[in-house]
Amino acid sequence: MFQFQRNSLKYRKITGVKDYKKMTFSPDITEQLARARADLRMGVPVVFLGDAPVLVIAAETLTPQRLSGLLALGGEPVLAITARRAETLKARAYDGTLARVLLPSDATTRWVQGVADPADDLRNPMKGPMKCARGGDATAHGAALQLVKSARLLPAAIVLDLPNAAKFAAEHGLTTLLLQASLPVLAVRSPLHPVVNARLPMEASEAGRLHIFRPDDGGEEHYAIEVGRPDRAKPVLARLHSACFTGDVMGSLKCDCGPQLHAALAQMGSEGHGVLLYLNQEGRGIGLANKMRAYSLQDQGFDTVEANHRLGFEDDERDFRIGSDILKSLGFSAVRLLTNNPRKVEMMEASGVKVAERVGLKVGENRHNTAYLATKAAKSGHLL
Ligand SMILES: Nc1nc2c(ncn2[C@@H]2O[C@H](COP(=O)(O)OP(=O)(O)OP(=O)(O)O)[C@@H](O)[C@H]2O)c(=O)[nH]1
Ligand SMILES: [Zn+2]
Repeated sequence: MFQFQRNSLKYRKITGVKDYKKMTFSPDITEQLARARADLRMGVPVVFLGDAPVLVIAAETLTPQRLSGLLALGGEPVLAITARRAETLKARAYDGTLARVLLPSDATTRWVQGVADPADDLRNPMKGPMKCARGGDATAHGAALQLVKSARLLPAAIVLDLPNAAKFAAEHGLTTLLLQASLPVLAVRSPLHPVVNARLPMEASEAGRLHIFRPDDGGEEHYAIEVGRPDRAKPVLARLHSACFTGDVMGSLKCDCGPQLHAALAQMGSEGHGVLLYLNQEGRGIGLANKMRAYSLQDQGFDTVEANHRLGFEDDERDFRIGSDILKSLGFSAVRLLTNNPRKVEMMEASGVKVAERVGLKVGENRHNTAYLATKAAKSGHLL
């Protein structure tokens, strides 16, 4: 029960409200964007308001009903895809990092999903020729792509200019977002807050403690497993481990994640202290569904990097600064980093955590992952 004086320091501290008279129950732009992600995942359109308002629908979750409704609105809907996906489709990315493919007037969900999803590229290579929009402002299209990506969907979204967007959104109960307010929020990572920590005796060390960190933007929580009580004044043995459900939990032989996770914990256990960050960046930041799409492409003969590109992603969509934020919040400023990935070292240093030493972590090679590890060395700069 709230017993604090309204506007008292304690009340404001607990609620985060700066001035209760200005307090509002309405969601702020970060919260609205989180709602928009949930809407897009379910196939519900969202609206960007601004000088040139648009309606946005994720390609992956598009239904035939919504597509025919959208085509009935008239105008010139486009399918925004990343330049990576456009490269495979031989579509022209006039806007630098993205292309705006014009939707044919008789477009079907199959057509839209065929452009967005490379699953059938080999069976059905001629998807074009595709006409792409040129000129005009593609800011909303870029924001739409960022939004569907952060919703862990395929990076493709239908965007339609909608002059009467505010009225349309109100009539249909759609989430509206101010484009100019959304851009800076989409461009930064949300701050992480410690939620709780508790003792966790583990096989690798009985002196374990699990810390939970939660972002403000409704995104994934991340974890830190502290082993022993590391001296904050010295570089701590640390591992930034990205979630791999298949490797960590199922013992998949397609990668080296499971053995790396267990070897890192074992080393921390034997040294008596360390910190393992378990970052929920499944599939190098594209989510498990998209990683499985990438696996399916790998079964068609593409390597791990090519598969990501064909899907429209960069090779690695992770932001390791999440790791440095957590380390700093736990009081660490220097690490002995267990990794073979020089990008992790660079990103740590760039975000203010000193890497006193890189400690190699080579375990778990087998006949199923030799080619995968070789590709990471050849194309992503991993050290052998
Ligand atoms: N997209 C994609 N992700 C993959 C694939 N195989 C493994 N992953 C993901 O790659 C990540 C592996 O992360 P890490 O082991 O932390 O990182 P790393 O870049 O290999 O670097 P180090 O292990 O520290 O040397 C996990 O998120 C896995 O889910 C793949 O074929 N495609
Ligand atoms: Zn893995």
